[in-house]
Amino acid sequence: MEKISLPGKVAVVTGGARGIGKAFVQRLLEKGAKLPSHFQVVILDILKDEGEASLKDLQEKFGRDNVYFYYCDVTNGKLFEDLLKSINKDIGKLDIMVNNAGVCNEDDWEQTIHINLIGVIRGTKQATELMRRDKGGNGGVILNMSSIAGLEPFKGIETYCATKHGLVGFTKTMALNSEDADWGIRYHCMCPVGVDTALVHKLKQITGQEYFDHAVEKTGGLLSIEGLTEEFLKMILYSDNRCLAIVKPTGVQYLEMEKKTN
Ligand SMILES: NC(=O)C1=CN([C@@H]2O[C@H](COP(=O)(O)OP(=O)(O)OC[C@H]3O[C@@H](n4cnc5c(N)ncnc54)[C@H](O)[C@@H]3O)[C@@H](O)[C@H]2O)C=CC1
Ligand SMILES: CCCCC/C=C\C=C\C(=O)C/C=C\C/C=C\CCCC(=O)O
Repeated sequence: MEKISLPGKVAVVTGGARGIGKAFVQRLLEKGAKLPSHFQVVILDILKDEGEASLKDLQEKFGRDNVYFYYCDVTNGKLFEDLLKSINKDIGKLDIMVNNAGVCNEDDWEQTIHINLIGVIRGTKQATELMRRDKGGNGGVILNMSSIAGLEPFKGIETYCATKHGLVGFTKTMALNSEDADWGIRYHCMCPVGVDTALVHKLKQITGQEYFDHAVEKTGGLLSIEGLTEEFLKMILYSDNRCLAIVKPTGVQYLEMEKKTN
């Protein structure tokens, strides 16, 4: 079932300075540390202080040369694309691209679209260019963080829902584009329910306690960050034809990649 040869992989995680992204970075490093040739993971984030603190912490645990942090605002298209190109050039390759950076800010809904949708599309397209086998790359895996809010509506967070729905359509279509082509790239989309972090509880300020509790119950409860991280690792390392994962505390439902019939 192992779909990529494991040692020596190079991964980029946007929004990896804290929260779910940081947990993903740590899990990739833990997995890599058990292999003859470690993983190298690059964190891209706008949070300089949290990025530097995470870098220090992770370098102490996993070695100085295995983890990097660069300031990057994914809405700055040139900076983001140039960083991906220089990581690919300087480290020598890019195998795993995780477009995780996201916000939920209805007061600045245009910025929410820039970060959650345009930023992820840009990261996916640039990583695709660098990974495509038919263009001299080594193939790879691209994982985009959507949400259960990419599959169903939630009161009060309409722009967030729109961006996450957009990522589902975008990632499924990239998977379809890649299906017969000699790109050697897998595309995945994760759609977790609410993850039990301080941030998800902030949603109560938007929706009110009663609706929040109703939404959590309707979606099967809050997910632990550890549970989500294990599913993330499985999807990155082993998944084959499964394009989309709906992750709940009760289990995972996969959507097979659609066949090119239309
Ligand atoms: N927390 C939850 O319950 C769920 C979260 N998600 C998604 O998971 C992802 C991570 O969310 P959390 O870890 O909970 O939130 P978080 O706020 O802890 O992490 C988001 C990260 O993205 C970074 N970021 C924001 N804007 C950026 C920009 N312009 N450029 C670069 N980095 C930027 C932040 O600095 C932060 O480090 C998001 O895409 C979110 O939509 C999906 C389902 C549930
Ligand atoms: C609206 C109530 C939802 C209850 C929980 C169920 C599903 C949650 C799905 C999500 O995707 C969570 C939504 C937002 C994530 C929270 C924080 C990420 C962005 C942080 C920020 O903007 O500061």
